[in-house]
This record gives sequence, C-alpha cells and structure tokens, in this order.
Amino acid sequence: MPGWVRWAGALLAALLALPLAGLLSQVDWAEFWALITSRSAFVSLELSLRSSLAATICSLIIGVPVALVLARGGIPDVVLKVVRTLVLLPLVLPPVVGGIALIATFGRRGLVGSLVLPFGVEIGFTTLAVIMAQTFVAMPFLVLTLEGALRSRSTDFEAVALTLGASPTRALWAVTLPLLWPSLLTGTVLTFARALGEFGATITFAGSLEGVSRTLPLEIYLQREIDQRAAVALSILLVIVATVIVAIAYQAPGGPAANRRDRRLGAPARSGLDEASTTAPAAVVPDRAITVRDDAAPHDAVPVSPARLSDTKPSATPTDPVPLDAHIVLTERDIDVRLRAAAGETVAVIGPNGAGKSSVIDAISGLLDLDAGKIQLGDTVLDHPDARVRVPAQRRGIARLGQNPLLFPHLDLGANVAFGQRMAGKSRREALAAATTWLIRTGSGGLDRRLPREVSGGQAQRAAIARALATSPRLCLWDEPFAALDVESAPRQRELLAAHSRGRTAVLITHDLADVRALADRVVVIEAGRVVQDAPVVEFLAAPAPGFAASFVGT
Ligand SMILES: Nc1ncnc2c1ncn2[C@@H]1O[C@H](COP(=O)(O)OP(=O)(O)OP(=O)(O)O)[C@@H](O)[C@H]1O
Repeated sequence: MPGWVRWAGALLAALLALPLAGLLSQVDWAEFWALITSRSAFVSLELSLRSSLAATICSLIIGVPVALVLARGGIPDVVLKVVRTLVLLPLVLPPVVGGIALIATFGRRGLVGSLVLPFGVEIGFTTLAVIMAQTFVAMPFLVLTLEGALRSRSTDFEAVALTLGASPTRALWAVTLPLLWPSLLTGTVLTFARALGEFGATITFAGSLEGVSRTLPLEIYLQREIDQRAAVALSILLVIVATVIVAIAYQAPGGPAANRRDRRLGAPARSGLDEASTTAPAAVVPDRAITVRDDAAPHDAVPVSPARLSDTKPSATPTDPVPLDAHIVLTERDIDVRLRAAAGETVAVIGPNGAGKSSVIDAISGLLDLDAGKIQLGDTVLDHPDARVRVPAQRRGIARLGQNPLLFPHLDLGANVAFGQRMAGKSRREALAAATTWLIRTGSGGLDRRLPREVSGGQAQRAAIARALATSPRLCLWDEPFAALDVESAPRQRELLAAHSRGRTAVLITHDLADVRALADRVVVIEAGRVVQDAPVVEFLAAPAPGFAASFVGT
C-alpha cells in the first residue's frame, strides 16, 4: 500500500472525528444522564430501535431476492434496468421527496391509500408509515452490498450443488447465502444504521407523534427548538447506539474483524467477495494454512485405525450402469457433437483448447441448454428440445468433477461429502455416516471434521471424488480432474479414480495420455466443435487421427 493512502485515511478520520469532538464539547455533563433517561428520550429510542429492526427485516425479505436478480439476471434486460434504477432512486432523492412520494401513494388521498381507506386501513402518520419510510431509504444499502458481493463471485459452487441434487432453492439456502454471510451481515448493519438515522421521509410521511412516529432523530429535531442541551445529549445517545451496533457487527463471526483474524492465520477469507477462495484451483494455490500432506495421513488429533484410513477398493457396487447417447448441438458455440458411451464404459474426450469439450459436458450435466439434438441416459431422455423435454441438472443423477475440487468452504469435509445424500432426503446422521465411509474409501479417512481450507489440494480432490461418488451417480463426468495436482499426487489419484470408475459409465476430459491409458475404454477426439475420431483406446493409440490426436499420442 502506498504510504500516502494512510494520510488520506487520516484526513477522512479528522473530517468524521472533528464534528464528534465538537458535539462532545457542547454536552452539559451535569444534566447528561437526566436528559438521556427522560421519558420522551426513552419512548423515541425504543420506537427507533423497533421500527429500524422491522425495516431491516422488510429490507432483507425484499432486498435479498432483488439483489439476486440484479446480479444473476434471469429476467428481460429492460426490466432489469428498470429495477436497478428504482433501487438506486432512494439513494439519489432527498428523503423528503421520498416522503412526499410515499404520502402521494399511501396517504389518505393517495393512489393506494384512498383504496384501502374504506376498509378502515390508514397508513400515513402511523408506526407502519415510519417502517415504510425507513425501508424505502435503507433497503438500497442492502441490495447494493449484496449485488456487489454476488457479482464478484462465480456460480461454480451453486452449479456443484445442483449436480449433487439440490434444487435451486436448496442451493440458495445451503450454499449461496452461507457464502454470502459476511456481505449479508455488512448490508444488514448498513441498512439498520440508515433506518436508525432516517429523518426526512419519516417526518413527511409519518409525522411526529410521540410513541407512534416520533423516532429519536425526530425527537432530537424537536428538542433543538425547545432545549439545545437535550438535543446535544440525545445526539450523543444516537451516536453511542450506532457505534455499539457497528462494533457488534464488526466482531460477529464472518464479520470484517473475524476475516482479518483468519487472514493473519493464513487462511483464505470466508468473504463471498474473496475471489481467490472461490475460483482459484485449490491444488495450485500455495496455502500457508495447509498442514497436512497429500499422503492420506490421518489428522493427528483424530485417532482412526490405520487400516480404515485408506481403502481404494470400490466396496460400493455401482448401480446398474446405463449407456449414454448424446447428440449435442450448441449453435452459438458452433458445436455439433455425437458422444456415446456403452454401459460401464469410460470415454475419454480429448481436443485442443476451445474445441468444445467443457461445453459438451456442461450440456450433458444440464448446466447448458441444448439448441438441438438429444441426450439420453439409459431409458431416460434428459434433453430433447424438439420434444420440449428438459430434465433439470439436479434430477439427472450425473456427478461432475473438475480440476478445482470446489468443496463448499463453509462445510467440513464430512458435510461436503454428505451434501448429495442430504439433498436426496437422507437424515443427517445417515448421510454423515455414509460420508465417513466414502472418505475412508477414497483415502481421506479421519478428515471429516476439517474445513476445506485445512486440507491439502490433493486431499480436497479426494474428498471431491468421494462427494461425487456418494450420490450413486448414473453417469460420472470428470473434467481434467488431475490437471491441478502435482506430479506425485496425480498418479495416486488416477489409481483411485480408476478403482472407483470400474463398472461406471463415465466421460473423462483430459489433456494427459496417462489418463487415457489408465482410465479410458474409448477415445473421442473433438476439434472445432466436431468429432474427428471415435475409437477404442488400442485402436486410437495405434492409429490416431492426423492433427491434434497424432501429436497427443506423440506420433
Ligand atoms: N460462456 C461462454 N459463452 C459463449 N461462448 C463460450 C463460453 N464458454 C466457451 N465458449 C466458446 O465455446 C467454444 C468451446 O469452448 P469450451 O470451453 O467448451 O472448449 P474446451 O475444449 O473445453 O477448451 P479448454 O480445453 O480450453 O477448456 C469456444 O469457442 C469458446 O470460446
């Protein structure tokens, strides 16, 4: 950080601290306690806290979905632009204009107010009006904080949750919101603080009736006319309340202070804003927090019998394997590929960068819509645009693993592996027991209680393999699963996957001939979105197609 940045910070602190000092210099300390404990002060403070809390809850209920839509889209662009403008409007408008707008809508003679008045419902000049005014001005703080956090994160974790069987709503609760927690906390505090300090819209729309709509800022304004000493004392009270709220939020788990402590310990931040913790391949990121080597060694503190720690034999019989027949047409990406795998067969897909390999498996797993063609797994048609058939990703029974293990950072390894079974309706106890078994099978026994950031890249990848297999998938999609591992770990993991792939139908994308030799039954070569060779491994190795395939084999 350049040194002058600190001076800018000091100037800003002076700008904020000096007025506070000015305020403190005006306090009548002899009367201070009596002034802040007066009945009117108590009533207005209590109303402020209650209404701000209600406004914050309203903001969360409306603001979280709005932030998701703004960040992730899913509605027409023009509607999106209108929503964004509406959200920003209260930030730009003077609050008094907001108050006038609210009274013109919900007042006795307003657009909506006049419609509900015959039913005896009056909104203006009530506590409800206070809450509405506070929500109106405060909600944008929540929406903008969350939208920023969501935009800076990829959706990879949500995609994993879907392929593990979570519905979009379950993925939102189990993955998106927990990962968003630090930003959610910050946004909630900002919203509460803004609601607490709200004045202009409130006095215009709700008036200043003691116990009904006279919040603390309004009481301060009133006292300014009557007794300057009381106004100063109540201002100090408001400053204290705001400071306590910010301090509590700052220290809360996942808050800024907690994140700084984590960073000092060398662990990646838990913030949803931290891209390194969400998109970088864990196996290649040097992580000072890594304390365990990728040698299937047990956690020192967890006594587990060595015999139980690593058992790479696939003791769970795969469900009856089914064949895959996929014709994938993605017009915009100029991809037209026919990919078939017999029941229990592993098909390696190779091709140069940009050939379309990842797009093909995105389409098979249900993360990308087909433009034409058909995907069939066993007797089930998964995708057939002509027949308007489309099975969503979470109901396809397809496991997927890429080079980044993408273990959910807020769950320990046991809970990560149990995730798919939980989504399938298994009880927590049952799913965790199965997860322990799968971790042992994949050589990660004893690591159930570790968080992903507390294990090595290789161990994380083993756990990701366990998580994928624990769902009993009908098809496995392996997308360069060893690309991020070092030369020592890769062969061990290859062996592990070979043991567990036997008898399963699988598609493997790879740039490594060793993967083809160890894992594949057949090879499909894709170049520029088209299949240029489809042959059994022996035939492919003996006579690779000219071009990419020939240089891949080294002939
Ligand atoms: N999100 C996207 N939107 C539009 N086009 C895309 C997108 N992602 C990839 N493409 C295009 O689709 C084509 C196939 O890309 P894809 O990532 O499937 O190739 P790949 O064979 O997996 O490459 P690599 O080996 O580099 O991962 C490329 O032309 C690429 O530019």
